[in-house]
Amino acid sequence: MVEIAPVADRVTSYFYALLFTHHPDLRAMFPAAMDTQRDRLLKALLTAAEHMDDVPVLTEYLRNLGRGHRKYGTQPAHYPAVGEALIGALVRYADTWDEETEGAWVRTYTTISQIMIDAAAEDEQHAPAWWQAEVVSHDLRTPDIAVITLRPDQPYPFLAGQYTSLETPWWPRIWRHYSFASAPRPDGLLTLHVKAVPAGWVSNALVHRARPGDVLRLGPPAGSMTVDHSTDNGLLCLGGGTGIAPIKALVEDVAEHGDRRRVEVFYGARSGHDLYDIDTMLRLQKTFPWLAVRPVTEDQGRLPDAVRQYGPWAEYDAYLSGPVGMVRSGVDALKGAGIPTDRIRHDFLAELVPQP
Ligand SMILES: NC(=O)C1=CN([C@@H]2O[C@H](COP(=O)(O)OP(=O)(O)OC[C@H]3O[C@@H](n4cnc5c(N)ncnc54)[C@H](O)[C@@H]3O)[C@@H](O)[C@H]2O)C=CC1
Repeated sequence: MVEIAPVADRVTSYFYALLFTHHPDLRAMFPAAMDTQRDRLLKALLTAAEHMDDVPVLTEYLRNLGRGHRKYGTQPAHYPAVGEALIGALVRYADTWDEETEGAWVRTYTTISQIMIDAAAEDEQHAPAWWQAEVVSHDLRTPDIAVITLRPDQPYPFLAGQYTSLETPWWPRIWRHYSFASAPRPDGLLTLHVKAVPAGWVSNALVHRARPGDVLRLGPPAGSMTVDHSTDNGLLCLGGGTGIAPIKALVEDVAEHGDRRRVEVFYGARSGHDLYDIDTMLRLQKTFPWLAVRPVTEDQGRLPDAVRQYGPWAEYDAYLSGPVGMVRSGVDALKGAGIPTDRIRHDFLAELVPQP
């Protein structure tokens, strides 16, 4: 991977050229515009490579990826086609390539694809490949942030803190990730917070175009930023911007569990105006004596710095959600505050980078 990184763009372009030349029938499974798709393959490979030494994490990531591929209509027979194109692209761009290298890539790819195929087959026994979900309300909280409530066509089981993948009717086959902003509700409705990012096709459509009655498609739930109910530790939660959405879901989850664990939420935004969900969070704080909510705007400093001013945090489990830079510096700050890495939860950064 290290050797490939500098020429990654060319490798992925050539990979798709090989794939679509040899298997033209697969082209229809991908978006019309392939620019961000190219990045996604690379990010998946980089995420897998990053966790090569952590077998449980890597396996769970690949199982999720396999389940998630059901919504694209991926079949087991597609995996060898992708593997051949991948090896073809690597052969062309790798500086050094011999039989041994090829053998290692083939073995790795075979293992990866088998985990994905098995997870998809198992998932097929009890879950649909995708859900349809109707927009039932659309609340524009700022000029670029909407709170959207959806009614899935069949029960959608998930855990507080998880996210979904979503496709709009306006950009077919372009899927983006959004976290659920509530714990599972008795009425089965789902809520998302969406910020229209510059040149973000899906996010702009959701914020500026979607209306009640529109029907979206959802992939399966994913993500490991869920509450560990096996401990009494307090929860230290950092939510930046729309990253407050899954944090709100975690608070609801703790409330439903009746644990009465201490929950400290730091809610960061650029300015007071951007704290679009502060009323809800303060209402929750009023209701639950174990909850403290601290808004942090940039004129007061950035989230990780604010967290350092409080504490001690060593007895807390930490949950982070928000921009990649915030999560990265937040993790460093929390490790510095004495929280061990295995008690710091956030989702795979590569998956959550906003994409146009
Ligand atoms: N589960 C997750 O991790 C979720 C992640 N997100 C992501 O959260 C982001 C939200 O974006 P916006 O609302 O535009 O956030 P934003 O850019 O307005 O920033 C929100 C907060 O993060 C802080 N921040 C930003 N960059 C930082 C850095 N490098 N170091 C320290 N603090 C930093 C800001 O000071 C602010 O307090 C999106 O990228 C979205 O994809 C959203 C929902 C869930």
